[in-house]
Amino acid sequence: MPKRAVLLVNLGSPDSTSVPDVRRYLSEFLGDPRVIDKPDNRLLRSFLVNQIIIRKRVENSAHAYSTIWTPEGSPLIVTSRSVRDKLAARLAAAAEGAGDKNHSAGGTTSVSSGSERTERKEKEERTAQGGETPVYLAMRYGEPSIASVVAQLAADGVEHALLFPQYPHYAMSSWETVVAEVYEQAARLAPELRVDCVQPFYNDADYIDALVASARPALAQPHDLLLFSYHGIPERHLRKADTSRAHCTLVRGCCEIDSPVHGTCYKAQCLRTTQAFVRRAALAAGRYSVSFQSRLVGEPWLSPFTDETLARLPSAGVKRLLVMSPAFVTDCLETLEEIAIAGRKTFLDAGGESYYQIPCLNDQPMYIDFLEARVRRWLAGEAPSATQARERAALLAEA
Ligand SMILES: C=CC1=C(C)c2cc3[nH]c(cc4nc(cc5[nH]c(cc1n2)c(C)c5CCC(=O)O)C(CCC(=O)O)=C4C)c(C)c3C=C
Ligand SMILES: [Fe+2]
Ligand SMILES: [Fe+2]
Repeated sequence: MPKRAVLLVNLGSPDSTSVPDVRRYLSEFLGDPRVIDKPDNRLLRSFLVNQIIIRKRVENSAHAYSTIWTPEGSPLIVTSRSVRDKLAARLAAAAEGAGDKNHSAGGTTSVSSGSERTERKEKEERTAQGGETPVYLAMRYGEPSIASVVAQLAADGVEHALLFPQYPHYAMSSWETVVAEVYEQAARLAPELRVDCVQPFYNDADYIDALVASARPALAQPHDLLLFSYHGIPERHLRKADTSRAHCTLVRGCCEIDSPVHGTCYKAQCLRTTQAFVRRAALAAGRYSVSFQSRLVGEPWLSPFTDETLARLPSAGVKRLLVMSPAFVTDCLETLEEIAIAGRKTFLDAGGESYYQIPCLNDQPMYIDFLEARVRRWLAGEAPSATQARERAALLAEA
């Protein structure tokens, strides 16, 4: 049996909230041609990113990060590490035949003695790196970089890895850039490594179940509306990802019409997540709405915009609001600052009375359940897209 491992990849954060660290991070992030892809000329694009966009926003960004930073660092990274450790503990416990999810998930619900807890913690620290199916964590931007973690996989003798991008939806600027970078670095640093990849899971029944379970306590409270706020992207990116060049944004109501091109349509996938959630939670029509947060200027981005929606809802009679952001599996700057701080203020200043934000799935047991189930299926032989690193990198380079 080849040595197997799981590789979780999330977006990443700056090393600290200092302006130089935030500038370096934003330069790597926004310098990715799958994130900012215009103008075509590389030098002009670099000028736009570094001299215009970053220069204008770096102070504000650093301040925004300082409002959410924890003593352990960026929430996105701290939570991602916890997800890695909990998943590793589950897989190690399963391998030992322990089968007790609560215990192996880090004792979130079990009561145990101090020495048992210490023993378990030591075991979890080992299993994140050294269990039968170890779990690795990399960040697309910042640290730990994909290159360093792929090199570690090779050094540890891993022969077959499951890449699990921590994005439910396809976007060139999220899921695709992670996959491309992993295959590129694997081709360079670990050419014999076989890498399978989990596809966007926006519609996966277990993921929807996890989302609904996480929202149940909030849904049981009195409220007028549940707002699904997804991260925005430029509308142009929908057309760019549409291989037919004739559907996305070009056909009226394109996202409502089933089409094979929705395999790479971010907006259609966000709307499918919403529909599946609404069906599973039995939400009535008129009790939910969709909007898109975070945008840059210069071209049309997906709309309606979350900030404008929050300012408008109270005058439309929505006084008690629930908000959730299913495009993020991990709470991050975009949820902890933009939605929890700025969004709350916008809504309450406009006449709203109560505002409750449903946390992301984070390291909650239902999310670890979802990840574990997916990994177990792979370990049992399901290969979502079993492709050699070199072949896949060549395919992406051609695209
Ligand atoms: C959910 C997936 C994401 C997509 C799609 C996405 C597209 C996208 N983002 C920007 C610009 C910025 N995003 C920023 C933060 C940020 N974005 C995501 C996720 C997606 N982005 C996350 C998880 C985060 C938070 C990271 C963290 O450390 O907590 C930022 C930085 C913050 C700021 O300065 O406001 C920018 C800038 C573009 C241009 C884009 C698609 C083209
Ligand atoms: Fe973003
Ligand atoms: Fe579409």
